[in-house]
Amino acid sequence: MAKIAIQFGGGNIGRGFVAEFLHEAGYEVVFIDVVDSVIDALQSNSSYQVTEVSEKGEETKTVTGYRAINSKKEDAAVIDEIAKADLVTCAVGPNILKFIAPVIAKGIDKRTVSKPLAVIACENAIGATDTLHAFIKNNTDSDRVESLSSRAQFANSAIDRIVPNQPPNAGLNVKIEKFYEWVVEQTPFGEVGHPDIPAIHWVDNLAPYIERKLFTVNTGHATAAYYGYNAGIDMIYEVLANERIRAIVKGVLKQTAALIVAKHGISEEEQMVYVNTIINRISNPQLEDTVVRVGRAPLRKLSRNERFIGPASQLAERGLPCDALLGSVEMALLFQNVRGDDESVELAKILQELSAEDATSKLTGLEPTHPLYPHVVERVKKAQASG
Ligand SMILES: NC(=O)c1ccc[n+]([C@@H]2O[C@H](COP(=O)([O-])OP(=O)(O)OC[C@H]3O[C@@H](n4cnc5c(N)ncnc54)[C@H](O)[C@@H]3O)[C@@H](O)[C@H]2O)c1
Ligand SMILES: O=P(O)(O)OC[C@@H](O)[C@@H](O)[C@H](O)[C@H](O)CO
Repeated sequence: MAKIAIQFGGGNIGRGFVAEFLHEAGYEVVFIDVVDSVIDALQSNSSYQVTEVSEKGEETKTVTGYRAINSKKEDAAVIDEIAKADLVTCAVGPNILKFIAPVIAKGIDKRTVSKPLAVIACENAIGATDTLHAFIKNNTDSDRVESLSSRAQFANSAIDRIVPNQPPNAGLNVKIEKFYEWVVEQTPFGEVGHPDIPAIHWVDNLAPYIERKLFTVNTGHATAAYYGYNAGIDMIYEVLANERIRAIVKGVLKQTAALIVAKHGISEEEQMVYVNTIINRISNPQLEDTVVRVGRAPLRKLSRNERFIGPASQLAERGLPCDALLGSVEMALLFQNVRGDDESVELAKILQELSAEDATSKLTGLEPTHPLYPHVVERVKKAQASG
């Protein structure tokens, strides 16, 4: 009997990364989404194609053998699937974890199989599975919380592959970069052992991997997106072709590299090779990624543990330079009222209605006593003055 994986999110990463590798590992994937058009397309097409792009050309793989359920309309069916499944993964965005937790909690609670369910959140966030786990606990009856660990095991992950928004006529097909990295904690699985998924690199300590990824790939990407947006450039590869902004991105990544090297014992040489690889990846014109996608959700990106304030606060605590990162923060603050991005509208409102000090606290969660705080207040004042 095929192993069953329940994948929340039939979007770019759900189809173009997670499902591709789960299918290759022999899982039957059950997609869960809330958007009718996504579910209808998955239910009426028995396969879709993932085209991997690299400098060597393109390679197309076909994903088959999946099912799809709309959790907005059929949550009882989702609960039944989770009760029997081997694995739950998700790629819905960190802010959506609280919405998928209730149905997962009910499915876990209904389990009678002896093997615990493996749960791996595949989001760009530090400790995303821990966050989901906490929401699941909150949605579990108090007398069942203690035994939850016998029914499900939770492992954090770091996930890296650039999947741009796909053209409207692409249907379910996804065009992505060939490069990928999927790193998952193995310790939570204990004696049961981790799921058998060859694409995953299993590690005991995820912190160096997720911080290196978020504070290099995503810090660099977001820096390019916000500088590019404010310079009137649409595509990420065009931003990186601009010598001035490319130098800025490199300068920012030099600062986050200092933190990664100091904190995780990665050598400077190794980190700089990594940085150069990332700059080449995000410069790839074949990916046709937009500044609006990469800059999406600025409130999340400006938050305390995220790609700018996360490294800048730690650098400031160590007395190391973080001025280049503050430049990225200033550019992010100007990503306002972007069509289709609710957080960019909320950002504009916050900057208009609050004092610079209150806006800094609300946006970044920094304590006024933190060494980074006055520097962010300065940037907030500048953004307010130009707004
Ligand atoms: N695209 C990338 O390059 C990339 C790479 C690595 C990690 N990620 C991360 O992966 C996650 C997903 O990103 P994406 O680019 O695939 O976004 P996406 O918008 O393409 O996909 C998200 C999907 O989640 C669905 N969804 C929303 N609410 C839901 C709910 N309550 N239940 C079930 N499904 C729901 C949406 O309908 C959509 O289909 C994010 O955390 C992102 O940071 C993205
Ligand atoms: O997905 P976000 O909004 O956290 O960040 C946007 C991009 O930087 C991101 O999706 C990258 O493409 C991805 O993290 C590459 O692995």
